[in-house]
Formats: sequence, C-alpha cells, structure tokens
Amino acid sequence: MQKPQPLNHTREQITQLDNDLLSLLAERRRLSLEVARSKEVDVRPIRDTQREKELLARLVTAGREKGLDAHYVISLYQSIIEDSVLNQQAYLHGRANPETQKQQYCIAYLGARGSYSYLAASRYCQRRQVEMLDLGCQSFDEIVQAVESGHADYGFLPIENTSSGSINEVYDVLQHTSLSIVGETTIEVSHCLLGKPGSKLSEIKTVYAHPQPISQCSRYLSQHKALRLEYCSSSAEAMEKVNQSPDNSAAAIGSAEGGALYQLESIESGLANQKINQSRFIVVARKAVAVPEQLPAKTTLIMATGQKAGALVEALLVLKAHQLNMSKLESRPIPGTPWEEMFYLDIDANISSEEMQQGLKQLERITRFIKVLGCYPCETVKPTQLSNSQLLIEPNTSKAEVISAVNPDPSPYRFSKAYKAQASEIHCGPFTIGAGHIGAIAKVTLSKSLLQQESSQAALSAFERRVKQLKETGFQAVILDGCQQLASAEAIIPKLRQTLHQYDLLCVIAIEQATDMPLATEHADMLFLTGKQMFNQTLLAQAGTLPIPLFLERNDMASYEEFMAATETILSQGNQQLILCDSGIRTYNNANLPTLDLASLILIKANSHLPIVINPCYAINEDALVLQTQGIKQLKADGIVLNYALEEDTIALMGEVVRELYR
Ligand SMILES: O=C(O)C(=O)C[C@]1(C(=O)O)C=C[C@@H](O)C=C1
Repeated sequence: MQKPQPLNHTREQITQLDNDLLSLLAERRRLSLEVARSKEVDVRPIRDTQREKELLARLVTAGREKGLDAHYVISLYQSIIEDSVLNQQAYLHGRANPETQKQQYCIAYLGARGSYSYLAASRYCQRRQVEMLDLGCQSFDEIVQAVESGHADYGFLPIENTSSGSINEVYDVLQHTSLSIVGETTIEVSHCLLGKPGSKLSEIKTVYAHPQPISQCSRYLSQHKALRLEYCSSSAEAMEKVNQSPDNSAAAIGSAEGGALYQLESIESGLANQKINQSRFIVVARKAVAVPEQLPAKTTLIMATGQKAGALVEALLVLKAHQLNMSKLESRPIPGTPWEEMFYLDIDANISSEEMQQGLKQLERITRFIKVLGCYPCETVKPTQLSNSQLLIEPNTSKAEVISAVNPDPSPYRFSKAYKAQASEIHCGPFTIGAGHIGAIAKVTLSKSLLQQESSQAALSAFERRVKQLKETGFQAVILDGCQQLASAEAIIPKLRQTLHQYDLLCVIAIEQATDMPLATEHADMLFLTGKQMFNQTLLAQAGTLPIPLFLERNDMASYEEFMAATETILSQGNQQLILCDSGIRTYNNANLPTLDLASLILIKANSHLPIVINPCYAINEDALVLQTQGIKQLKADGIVLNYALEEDTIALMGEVVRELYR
C-alpha cells in the first residue's frame, strides 16, 4: 500500500476546499438574489418547483458519476434551495415595505442571549442583513408591551413546537394586543446537555431547563432518573446558572450555539424525543405589512362564532367555498365568558387576494367577532422531492390502463368507494402511498446475529450498511420484524429507528401479538399488523384509535369479505390511515406456499379507496419475482413489500424488482 500523504497536508487541502465551497455558496446566494430582482420586475412567483426538480435530477446524475449518492446530493441541495427561497422572500418583502428597511432592528424576545427565541431572532435579522439590538424579556406580556410602547421594533413569540404542540399563553396574549403579525420563522430545536468545559455525564447531578425543553426531552430524562430537575424561566437562565455553578455537577438543556455564549460545551446531543423538533415563532410589530403577490402568504385571524350548533362548521364552509386552505385551527377560552371559545385560524392566502377579501366579508356576517391578526410571508419551504422513478431510472410514460370497476359495490362500508370516491393517499413524513403514489417497502427479519450481539457496535454497523443499500435500492420504508424477540428491545429499537431515519427511511414495526403494541406504538412511524392478528378484534379496534398509519396484512386463511371486515373495524375507530397488504392465501396449488390472490387485488382496487401493497415473496420462488411484479403493477397495486433477510445478500434481485415496479 502506498504511504498516505502527511495528515497535516491533507487537512490543509480540506480546509482550502471548504473555503472554496463557502465562496461558491456565497456566490450562489448572490445569483439567487439577482433572480429575485428579475422576478420582482416580471412579477413571477419565487418558487418554481419544476425548475427545482430539473435541477435536482441533473445534480443526482452528475453526483452519481462522481461517486456521490443521490440521498446525499438531494439533502444537501434541499437546504441550499430552502436558503435561496427564504433569501428571495426576505428581499422582496423588504422591497414591498420600504419603511421596514433599517440598519438595526430592536427585538424583544423571551429570556436572554442564547435562548431559542434569541437564536430565532438573530437568524431573522441575519437573513435581512440587519444588525440586531436585543431586548431580553421575562414574559410574553413584557415582549408585547415592549413593542406596543415603541421600545422594540419587533417581538418574537414562540407559537408552536413540533413535539410539544401549541403554546397556549401566546394565543391568549394575541387576543388583547393591537400589534400585527408581520412574519414567522421556524428554527430547528436541537437540545443538548450543556456543561462546563470538560464535565462528564457521570458528574452531573442537577439539570436546569425551561419546562418546554423538559417536556420535549422527557424520554431522555426518564432514562436518567438520577438527574435532579430544576425549572427555569428560559433556556438562557438555565445556561447562566450552569456558567455560575462552582463545580461540574450542573448542566443545562439548550442549543450548542446558545451554550457557546455561556462557555458551555455539549456533553450529549439529540436529547429530544422526536427526531424532527422545530419551533415556529411569530414576529409582531406595531404596523401591518404588505406581502407581494409572488410570495406564499399566510393570514392569521381570530374569531368568535355564534353559540348555535354548527356555527364553526358554517364558518369553515365559507373558507371552503372560497377555496381558502386553513393550515391551523386552535381554540382558546374567552376570559370571563365560560364555555365560549375564540378560534385562531391560519389561512394560506394573501389578505389582499380576492378570495380572502370575499371570504372575510362573508365571515363578518356570520361571526360575533372577527379580527385579522396579520398577513405575512409563509416561511415553510416544503422540500421538492424526486419521484423514485426519477431517482432510479428514466421515467416511462407507457402505463397500463386502469382496470376500472370490475364489480362496482355500492355498499356504504367505510373502506368502499361508495363511502369515499377518491383514492386515499396516506402520508407519513416523506412517504406517500396511494392515489398514484407507489411505495416500495422492505420487510427485514432481524437476524440472529443482531439478536445475539444487539449491543455491539459491529452489529449496528452491519445493520446500517444494509439500510444504506435498501435506501439506494429505492425502498422508502422498512418493516422491522422480530423486534420483540430482542432481549433489550427498549434499548435497541430506538437505535435501529435512528439509523433508518438517517437514511430517510420510515420505521415500521410488525405486530405479531397484542403484547407488542406498547413498544411498537412508542417507537414506530407506522405499524404493520401481521396476518396472524387479522381476526383479533380487540387489537384491530385498539389500532383504530392510534394516530399513526397502519398496514393490515391479510390472514392467509381469510376471504376477501373477512379482510374487508377487518379494515372496517379499524376505520370505524377513527384511524383512516390504513394500507392493506396481501401476502397470499392458502389454496390447493401448494400446501406449503401461499398463492397470490390477484382476483382479490382486482376486487379491492375496484371497490375500495384504500391503498394496497402486495408481498409476493411467500408465494413464489425468486425467479418469478420480477414477472409477478409486472402483473401486480398492471393490476394497479399501490406498492410492494419485499422480504429481505439481513444476512442474505438478495439486494441485487430486490433492486431489479423495485426498478420493475417504477418502470
Ligand atoms: O431559478 C429560479 O427561479 C430561482 O429562483 C433559483 C432557485 C435556486 O436556488 O436554484 C430558487 C428557487 C426556485 O424555486 C428555483 C430555483
């Protein structure tokens, strides 16, 4: 083997390359602003998702030639594009509101430097290239007063968090203020355990934190019961306490960025229960702003409907009639009037649009009170995704004709088309299945080796290698089968899930018996009720009450009617996020192997709006897999489940089958 070049030398090269990358990114930002200027003149929308798709597809191909995998290239460019879109929005918004163009903004926020509110406010100012004068406050009321009295230009109020939900006190404060909402901003809340430099987890006795991070990290804290919790009024106060503590026994929960302001270091990171933990802040000011029509806008309003039955429904129907999409609805009690509620609505529309103006007029006629809190640019940039076919192969438009109504069934069952004509589309994170979206799901039986050395890093690394392969093969979700046999499932399942999420794969946990439910519901993104459980009414009803999507596998002895009856038990309990899975039934063909019941597939596609995926792996030998997939696809199944043994290298065949599915 050739001797490697000296480490220092290689590091210098990497440093140089990183500098070049930064210069290129800065230049790209400059060009993106140039595009915004053209769009200002031509009055074109900022977002052009067609252009983004073309750009991503080209980059994926170019990246592949350079040995960079698609997953890496896409996630990198999704954040570059997000930055580009938000900068263009900030630019155009500033141009439409010249009075807001200042050198400095004085911003009132909760806590002190280093709190999440402080980080959100600094991000907001950076994007507008404005210097920030910060005014830390002790309460939401104080923030509002600071802006109302003119001491601050803007106030930052946290309105919701993806793990702990809406922040009710902020909604209450908004009922009484004369301020307008002029912006929103979302930040990634990445909780770390912060200690004095050099301190170790084993030394920590007390953890200081604001109640919100404590609730968002409840799982981590329950695993470290010896830690004593001290509640603080903000994350900044918590960090200050640790900074002032005489020894290494104190830690705070906060961001690494904020901790650095208090000379604290991260002892552990990724403490939040949810992988995606974001907080959305609203920005309030004394004067409302105009949102140029090229920008996606949101209008927030509060209203009190009449007390008669159906008053809220009537108000919502007004929105529907004017094609106004409501992205959020909250209710809060009206102080002094028990049993009466004030409703907060976020509507994806510009206040100056015709639909919104008409809708508001009509709402005024049927509500007791209505007030627009503000119209502002929507800062949620939904990442553009490439379809799997774009990721893997050239798109092919020669799709077979839909097999339509073979046996139109007018039954009013919830699974039927008579009940819901439109095909159901099930969403879970980046995964969508049904209504034309095809899914490829791998079913992984956790191997003996993993069971035996579950804590060993080697077993997890082997798992990660396989997961990477599955992602590259085109799978979108992985069913973990056999989790319950793991000796310390509680410890290992979160790690397996984390690995899957790292590759944007959903974690689906198979339910073999009723006792598997608690563990699975805690850790899975979706559940897979195995065929064995299809007749277990109690379990089906329980699954029907869960808020997460489910797969229901057909029992290999179940008739079409029994399969559908099982879906009805689930749907009647409320959970409408149901995907069917048929893995074959027993017939006289072969006593040991099930047979794929393609006649039922035709019936289900004709009669039901629910998506259905097929697992052909039990029914046939491997040689026929590709052929079967062609058949399944022709019959309009919504996807495929493929069994994948972790220790066996069947990945090449899987790749062929998945490509066939998307062809
Ligand atoms: O090409 C454009 O129209 C741009 O605004 C640039 C850009 C990009 O950053 O690449 C940003 C936003 C659009 O949605 C598409 C692409």
